[in-house]
Amino acid sequence: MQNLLEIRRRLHQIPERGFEEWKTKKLIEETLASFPQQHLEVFSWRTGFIVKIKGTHPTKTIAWRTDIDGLPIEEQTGLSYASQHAGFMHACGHDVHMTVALHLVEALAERPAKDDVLVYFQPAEESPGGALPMLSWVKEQHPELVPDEFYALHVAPELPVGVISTKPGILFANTSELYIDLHGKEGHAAFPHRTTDMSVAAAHLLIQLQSIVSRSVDPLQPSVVTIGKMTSGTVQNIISGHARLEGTIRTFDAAVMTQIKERIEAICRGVEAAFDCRVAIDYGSSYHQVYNHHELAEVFRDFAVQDPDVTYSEAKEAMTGEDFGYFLAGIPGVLFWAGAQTEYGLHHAKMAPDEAMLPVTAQFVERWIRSRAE
Ligand SMILES: CC(=O)N[C@@H](CCC[C@H](N)C(=O)O)C(=O)O
Repeated sequence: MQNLLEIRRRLHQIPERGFEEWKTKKLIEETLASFPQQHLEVFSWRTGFIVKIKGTHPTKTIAWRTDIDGLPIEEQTGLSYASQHAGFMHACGHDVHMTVALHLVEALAERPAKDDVLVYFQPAEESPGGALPMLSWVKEQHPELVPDEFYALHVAPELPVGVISTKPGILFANTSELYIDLHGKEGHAAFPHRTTDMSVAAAHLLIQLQSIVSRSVDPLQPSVVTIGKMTSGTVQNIISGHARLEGTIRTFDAAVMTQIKERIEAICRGVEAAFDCRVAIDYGSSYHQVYNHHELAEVFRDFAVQDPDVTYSEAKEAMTGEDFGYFLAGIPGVLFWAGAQTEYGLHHAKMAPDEAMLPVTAQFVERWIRSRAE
């Protein structure tokens, strides 16, 4: 393989939307083709695939997962190797995740472990979620590719390079996307009485949604309702007949997710009555919480604490979402953070992981997976 830096930069330049990662898939395939092939077997699924690296004397199967999609964000890092896809960026570190996964495949292709290792290249983590359909396909078509243990990492901008961080039990939240369309009656700006203004209705709805976490949910239950995008209207002198709110809901408790959705529906019915309009709710895709296996997370912690090249730090739960949670719902394993030391957080247009994390993290992952597959 070219060095880690080079492959990561090439991946960084071609971020693609979930389930449209064709260039990414081609580049990964080309890279895989440069590895020794003797122990490799590749199973293709949509824009992703699973690489099996056959072990020398397998008795179990250990899996590693990387996500491969980018985000609809216009990159503002100013890097020489910035995204070449206008409006798309690897702002969640999936280029780093893929590079680490490729290093793992290469290392095992050259010197296989005792057990079989699977590396999942999973599409569409950001949206609409590739883990659940990929897992269904595996269970139906290739049950032999359901591993005994499953691991993955996520870059952590706020942690220094070399820091590895996780915890047993819940790590990331349950999520549900949220799309709300408000349909009213468009008309001339000078004749508001002949219209039903969806900008005003959407503004009221946005404020009322903020009362759910602050006034309906038990304050001891962590939850988030975020509207990240709000659009309405066409031009300055036409009253808007359509507005749209796009957001996400996060909870640790599945019952709280249900409660929040019930409140959203009630508030929307109220807005319909108050503003004489029709409000349609779509929950898009939802992700299962990331729940680390207690025993394996402790084994992982002991391993990382004793590894001289990394520093272990116990994580706190976060309201982040990750569809890796679907894999961990049925297969024991661990998701952990890997320090990327950058000023800007995940999903920021200037998020630029310190590339010094690449060798440190890739080699740590190789050591960890070998330790589980020996
Ligand atoms: C690690 C990370 O940032 N993950 C995303 C997952 C998105 C889930 C879904 N599309 C949603 O918005 O609910 C995150 O935003 O936490």
